[in-house]
Amino acid sequence: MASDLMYGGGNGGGSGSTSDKLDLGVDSQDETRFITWFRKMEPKSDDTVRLFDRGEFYTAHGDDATKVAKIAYKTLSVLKQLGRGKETLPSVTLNISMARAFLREALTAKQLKVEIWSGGTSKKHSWQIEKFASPGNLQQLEDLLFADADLDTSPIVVALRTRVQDGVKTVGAAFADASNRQLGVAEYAENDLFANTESLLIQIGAKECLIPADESCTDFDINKLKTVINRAGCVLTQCKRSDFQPKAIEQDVTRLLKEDLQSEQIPELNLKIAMGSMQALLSFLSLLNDDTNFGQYNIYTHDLAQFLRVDHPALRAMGVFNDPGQTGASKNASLYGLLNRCKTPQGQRLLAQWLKQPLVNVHEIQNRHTLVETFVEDSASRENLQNDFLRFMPDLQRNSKRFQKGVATLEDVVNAYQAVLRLDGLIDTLSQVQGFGVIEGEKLIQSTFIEPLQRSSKLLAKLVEMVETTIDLAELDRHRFVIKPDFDDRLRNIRDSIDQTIENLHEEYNKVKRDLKMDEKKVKLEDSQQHGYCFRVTRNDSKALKEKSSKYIELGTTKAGVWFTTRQAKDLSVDHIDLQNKYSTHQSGLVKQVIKIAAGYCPPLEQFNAIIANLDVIVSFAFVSSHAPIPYVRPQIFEMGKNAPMIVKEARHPCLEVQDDLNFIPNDAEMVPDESEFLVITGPNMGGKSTYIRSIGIIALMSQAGCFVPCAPGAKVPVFDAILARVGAGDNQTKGVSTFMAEMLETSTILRLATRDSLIIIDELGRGTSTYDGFGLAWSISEFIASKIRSKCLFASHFAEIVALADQIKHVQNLHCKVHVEPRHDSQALEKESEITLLYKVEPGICDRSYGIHVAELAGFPPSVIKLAKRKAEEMEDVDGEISPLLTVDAKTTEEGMKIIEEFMRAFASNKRMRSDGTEAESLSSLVAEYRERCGENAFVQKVLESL
Ligand SMILES: Nc1ncnc2c1ncn2[C@@H]1O[C@H](COP(=O)(O)OP(=O)(O)OP(=O)(O)O)[C@@H](O)[C@H]1O
Repeated sequence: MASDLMYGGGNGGGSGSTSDKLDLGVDSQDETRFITWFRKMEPKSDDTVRLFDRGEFYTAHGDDATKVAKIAYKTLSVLKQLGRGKETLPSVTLNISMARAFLREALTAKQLKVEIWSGGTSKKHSWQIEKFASPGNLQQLEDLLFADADLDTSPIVVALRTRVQDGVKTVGAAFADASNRQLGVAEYAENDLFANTESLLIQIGAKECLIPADESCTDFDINKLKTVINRAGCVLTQCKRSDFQPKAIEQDVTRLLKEDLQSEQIPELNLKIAMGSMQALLSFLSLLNDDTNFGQYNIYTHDLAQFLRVDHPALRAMGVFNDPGQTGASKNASLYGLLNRCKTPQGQRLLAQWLKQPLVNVHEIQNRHTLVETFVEDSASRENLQNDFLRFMPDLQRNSKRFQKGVATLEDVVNAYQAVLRLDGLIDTLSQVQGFGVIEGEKLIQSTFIEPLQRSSKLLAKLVEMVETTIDLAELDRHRFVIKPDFDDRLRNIRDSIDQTIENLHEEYNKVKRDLKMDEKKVKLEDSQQHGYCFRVTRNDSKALKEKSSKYIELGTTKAGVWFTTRQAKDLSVDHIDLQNKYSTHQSGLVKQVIKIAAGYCPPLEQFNAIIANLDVIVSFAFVSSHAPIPYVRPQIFEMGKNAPMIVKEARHPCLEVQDDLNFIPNDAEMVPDESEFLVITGPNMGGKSTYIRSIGIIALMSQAGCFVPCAPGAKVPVFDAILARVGAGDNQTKGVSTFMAEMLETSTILRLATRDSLIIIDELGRGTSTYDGFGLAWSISEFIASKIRSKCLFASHFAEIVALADQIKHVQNLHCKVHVEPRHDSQALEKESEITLLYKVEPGICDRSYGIHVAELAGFPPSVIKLAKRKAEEMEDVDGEISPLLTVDAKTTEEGMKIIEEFMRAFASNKRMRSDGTEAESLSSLVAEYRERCGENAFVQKVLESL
């Protein structure tokens, strides 16, 4: 009911029926008081949700109630009204487990911030913010969030500060992964498009970004920075500028670090701009307010150049991760989902990191390939490892966090112990892995896994000993974590009494069986959580109890049956509970000691955990590579800077080929320097152009992440320094100057970043604007890349005219998506109508344009696709009908025009709008006017500038 969502008064009172009313157990005056107080609360940002902690449950009110209902319950029907008459407030309640589910989804998928208010009641409005969490700062809610589930990625928050000195722009970044206790810093020169910052945000997988609230330096366009932050899917949080002033930062960082170092031994402290960001970060995360953080952190400098640079459009085009907030997508919809056959949460986190940070060092990549190959060959060991070891490994990182926070229990100690117990078996299994001819395979298994595990085993042997002498392992079967009775005389006595009580209970049980004439299958003795030790029969058999009602006391009935006891058993059960409690109280001092000793083993446990994570991802790569519809292959890779070719035969899109309803057609790609380094792919709509170019990008990324790749044996893949993409505006984008300029600007980022070692993916450039301008843009960009930058480039376009580029530049090759055309002969066919089948085969040469015009109309696609095809067809006709002036100009004019446009693009893209004489243009129009004048009669430039 929509009216139920309105505030009281809006629907004429509308408190709805009694079932729609939220009952907080207070009188109406108190309800009204709460509503009045709530409405006067400080305003908050739209992306913040306020929850009220009411002890057993939480509530949310007003607009937040709607948000919470949608996220937690996926329906608005759960909304209730608080108050009566005009003064009503839409509200929703969450029990503890729903609140947990809500918080996880709100903070991780929906990128919301949450405030938890507590300390008040509906009577007394002494509510205070008790906890606050945002996507990059989950610390205060960690216990609630992770009580029963793991998070597959770490919440990472980054603070950014900019500085311009002598015309050089520098960004200082500091970031923290509080769950892994890592601090990172980076300081780098930046261009005005914040391209390096974008790479950093992607590589570290930042979830939240802090910037100074009033960063309004004229040389830096803060809006561009905000766009980049937004594009990378980060939540933006603005902090006070003063937060970014380094105060006692050296001392603060030194206190947090694990190693006892002098400040001069920490090179990161010399990055002065980054240290300003670090100051803001530490105060945002309140790391120094919690002394359990001291001596727990590592710090490192993140070097952007160590990893493949993947820009955000490329990440999206290749579908590496699902978009934040995208729920319900199938597991295989993203590359991460497809490759994630990890058995441990630590493995899953590492996989996400590897996909964000593909390697560029050829030896490191080769090592990963060799390990994967070894596990592809030895499938038996792989299965053993997954099923007998990895599956049982707890997340020791989280475990050790609990130790560090002082909330660990004996259960955590036992968890760590049980993981360590598997260590020797794990080493044995790894020692039996067969290389089956994989050169260096066994050797690498030895150095990457076995030797480090042996070191862990040695370091952790004493932990095993300690647990075995102190913890009562026999009690684990009953899920009890207690200290061994032999450890202490008093404990021994209590334990003897417990054993005696249990023996007496069994005697009583035997009596009950005899009395009821039932065997142990029919009547059971159980230790129930609710009733303590008692008996149970099925509901059918419970008649027997009624007949002897004087002897038996019924405790309750559930689906499982009827619980009952006798006077004697009841007393024994009470004794048993008392004795257990005594045991717990008496052992508590010892428990503390055991936990304290176990906490000392956190560093080797964390090292062990890291080896497990590494093994888990490698084995997962091997599993996916072997189980793909056609097994993946190990690519031959080439060092960067060697101008090596990329040759892949029968390449597939890994996520599409596993779709049930799709018969994937593999395709070849040959990008050979000086011959075919630039591939132009034309073809009808829906013909498979995008899929083709994205598959090639994904193959390059998978290879550099260390995985095998979906193509035929013999694949040659160079190591790229970057995968950059420009993917055309969606069809629902409004056409116009802004889109055109946005395309120009984004594309100019690529032009500036790309090197000869980069892979560029361009899909439907110029789609967001009219045909003429779009084509002009597509042409100038491709010409620039092919002749100047010389990156490897895959360029898919619906502009058939673009194929002429191959006539001008010898290493540009044309490919097209093939279709099969069959004239229609049935009676309803109009003249010249034909049946078109899309073959998804990419072949050398040019596409016959006439296919493109008919394809979507004739191929029986859904109406939406037909509409799209019609629009495209009209665009094509436009080009034919009016004859684009861009095509009538001679080559020289085009060439000159290109140069001017290219210059214009650069001038425009640079924030200063520099004129050719070095002065700054006052506005875009004055810049355009200047270029118009400069180009004289050049029809190409006139046409492009006309659109502005
Ligand atoms: N190699 C292939 N094998 C099988 N099906 C394919 C193949 N390539 C593409 N398809 C199917 O065709 C659909 C459209 O492909 P794609 O988006 O790559 O076409 P396109 O030529 O880029 O289209 P448009 O020009 O309209 O953007 C895909 O979603 C997929 O279902």
